Amino acid sequence: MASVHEAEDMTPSFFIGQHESKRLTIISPHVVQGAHESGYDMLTSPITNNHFHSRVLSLLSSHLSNLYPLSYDATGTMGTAPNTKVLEVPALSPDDTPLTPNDSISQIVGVTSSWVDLCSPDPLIADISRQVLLLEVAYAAFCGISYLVIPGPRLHHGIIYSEGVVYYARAIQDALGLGPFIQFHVWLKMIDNTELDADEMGDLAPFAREEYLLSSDEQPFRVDAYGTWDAWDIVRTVCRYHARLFVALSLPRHLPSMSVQLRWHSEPVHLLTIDATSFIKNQKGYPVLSKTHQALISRFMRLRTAPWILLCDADPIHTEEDADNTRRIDRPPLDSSNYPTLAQAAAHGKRYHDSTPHLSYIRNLQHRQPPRSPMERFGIGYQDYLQAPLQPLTVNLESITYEVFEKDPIKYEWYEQAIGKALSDWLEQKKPTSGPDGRVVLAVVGAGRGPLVTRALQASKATGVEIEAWAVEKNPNAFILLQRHNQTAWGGKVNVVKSDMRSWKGPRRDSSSPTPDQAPVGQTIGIDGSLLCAPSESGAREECSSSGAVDILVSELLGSFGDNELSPECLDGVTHLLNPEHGISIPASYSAHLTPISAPKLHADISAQRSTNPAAPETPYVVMLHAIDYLSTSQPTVSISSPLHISSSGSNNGGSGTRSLTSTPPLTLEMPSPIVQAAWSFSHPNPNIPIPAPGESVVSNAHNVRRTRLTFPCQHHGVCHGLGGYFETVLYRNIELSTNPVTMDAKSPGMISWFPIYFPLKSPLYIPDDAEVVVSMYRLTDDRKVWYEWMVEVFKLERNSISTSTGCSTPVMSDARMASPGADNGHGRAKQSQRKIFGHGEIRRVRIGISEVHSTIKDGCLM
Ligand SMILES: C[S@@+](CC[C@H](N)C(=O)[O-])C[C@H]1O[C@@H](n2cnc3c(N)ncnc32)[C@H](O)[C@@H]1O
Repeated sequence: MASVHEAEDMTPSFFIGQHESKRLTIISPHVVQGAHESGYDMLTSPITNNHFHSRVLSLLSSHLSNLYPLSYDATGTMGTAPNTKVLEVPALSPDDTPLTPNDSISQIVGVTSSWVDLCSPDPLIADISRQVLLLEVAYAAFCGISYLVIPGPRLHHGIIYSEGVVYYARAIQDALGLGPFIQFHVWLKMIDNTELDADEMGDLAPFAREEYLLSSDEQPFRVDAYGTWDAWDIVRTVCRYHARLFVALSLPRHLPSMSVQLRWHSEPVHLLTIDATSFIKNQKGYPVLSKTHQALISRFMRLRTAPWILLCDADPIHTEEDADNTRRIDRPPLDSSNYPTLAQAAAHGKRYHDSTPHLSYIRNLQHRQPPRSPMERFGIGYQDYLQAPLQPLTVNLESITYEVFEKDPIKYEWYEQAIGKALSDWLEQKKPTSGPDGRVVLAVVGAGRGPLVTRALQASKATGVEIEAWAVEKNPNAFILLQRHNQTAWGGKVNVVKSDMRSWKGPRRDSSSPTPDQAPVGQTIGIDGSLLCAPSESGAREECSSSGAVDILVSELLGSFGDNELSPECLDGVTHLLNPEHGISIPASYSAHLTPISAPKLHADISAQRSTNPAAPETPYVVMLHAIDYLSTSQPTVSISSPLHISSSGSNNGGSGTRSLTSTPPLTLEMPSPIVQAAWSFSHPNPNIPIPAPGESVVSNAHNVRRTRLTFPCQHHGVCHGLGGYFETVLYRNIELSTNPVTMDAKSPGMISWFPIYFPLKSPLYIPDDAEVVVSMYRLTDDRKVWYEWMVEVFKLERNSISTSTGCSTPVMSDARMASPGADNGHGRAKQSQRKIFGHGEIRRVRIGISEVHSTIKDGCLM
């Protein structure tokens, strides 16, 4: 975590490189030094040069002139020998490459040749391209290059579209094996737009033989907003989400829709490339980026692994001769020991006029990035970092874990308000108390280190309603601290009990025992075992004649999915102590919420763990979801005021979205809002707790079983890697906490205690356009433990002829139910759209994918 602390207070720093598509300069250490002096952090270099290119072209032409005409063989296939007679590209010669291993190699990003066509329908061209790529990768690996950029697959060959991407993917898979220390970046445009593609002189693609191309009068022109993402999806799927495979994303002059931008935001983009042509000129004639570009860069720079920026064909760097002159005048010869660090090189600054205005602009943008918000500082290092959920019931928490909870600026404040309101209501409604002296009896169960006890005392003071305070905690170590707080901070006013709340007898009413006011300050009156109820022989809970009732029961036993730390089971065990007529539980209720997400990075991390931990893909993880894309969204309606705002508010409360992180100038961006639905809920006190049957030692927990089946409309195609899980809780009346991205900013903005939970899928599921994702989820129990099961189905929705076109901006819905019965999921808008679409005609639902049933039964939470 060292790097986390270092980075904590900084604004995001940009690592900027320079790329020239027709670079002729050999990138020597002096050229790299010149680039540093200009303010660049790295440079690209081609792996091979024009000499090599010409050699391959002449080889190809002579090979093609010697080939037999193509013919179909006996089985009707084409493209097998002798039609694809092998052409072997000979090994590189010294004249073929500008690269030499040297001290500056670590500052160089290698770029493989863009003139190849790995996707060519002509097997000869595809094979030569593959050989060229692998020769280049092998030599780059030999030279010690750590970062390679590989131009993305060519998607169009006349009217053939995207057919060869699998060949491209297969070649990348081979390349990953050849360069085991290289990070590979597939260089992709944000969208597929044939208008922006042009053949360059010497490209291999036009050499594809006509026999392999389909002739047609059709116009091949097309714009596909997700076309390049689709290609990426194929590549990374074939390469099994390889940990060294990344995206280099080229930003066009006009950015695509926010949905497309957010899709790329969820992918492992490690390079953002910006061509000089993507800049516009400001009034003074300086190159600048549009506001939407600025916003996109800001969002990316907030990622855990912020991408580097590559300025392409923008500002030239010093040439070799310039650098030589510099060396002759005032520089010692360079070797690895006196090579400047990046910081030194950058600090040296520029001596002349601004010869790098694009770079200066990006540096300026860097300095204008707002500092990290408290929320960001807290979350730094945790973004997309998988953690096993806590099990505070079976494992005793460490003090440091409590300390992290206690840093939350909202949770305790809201609890204090809820307790204050409950106390005021008690007074106002003149309800009888359970305290023998008329005080309201308030117990914090699961008190931890006592922050809620402190808040309860403050609420009592603020409202003037006196309380008899009890703190019950089963963690023996936290109990020590509770006793100390009672001595030092609470003036001995609190009755501190070390007990599992489920076996606590309740406030002691034995006249012979001291009341807290009689006890010496700091004395703990509830520590002895006599206060614990043991089940009687009959199995029924023993009557605790010396115990009183509790008026207000305060607890915080919630996990990231609400009930996953067994709050229902724990509170069931203490509910019998609650004042039967007027008793209040804070929280009064909580609900679990879900949405399907695309989370390629999490999928890759979990897949990597699979060999050592087979249970990894069936474990729900606590994770600060960041590089994810919501697959089910309501379409843009919301104007937001921050470029870092990742998701926006839902319809039901008017709140803003999940990650409102900065205070940069207002921008009107249209953000899709995730559709997050309630799976189930629990209320306390629960009137349905069964009475143990005579002679039964185990009380049935069947009333805490839950089951749901939720339908999520998905407008755009994508890949579902798992489910994002959240909770909402009503503490008291209108005081609520929420981690649901749709409601969190309205209900408890800035709350940091809980990250979402992630339920992974073992195998990702492809979702087509206009589809429905149906999630079935269970909370199950065998009366000893609780576990979850989940599965996902994908349906393609097909309209009949009388349906409207697909151009609508509202997700299509079948007649499938959106929410489990009784769950107020707050998605009236989505339901409305369902009805609206239905008015237009029949929709046929075709199941096209189904996941396994995932289960945590082996690692269930012990009750
Ligand atoms: C999430 S922590 C909350 C601690 C504290 N109330 C706070 O808000 O900072 C939950 C606490 O409940 C305690 N706990 C969980 N189950 C319990 C049980 N059945 N009986 C007593 N304490 C329990 C845990 O040891 C832990 O201290």
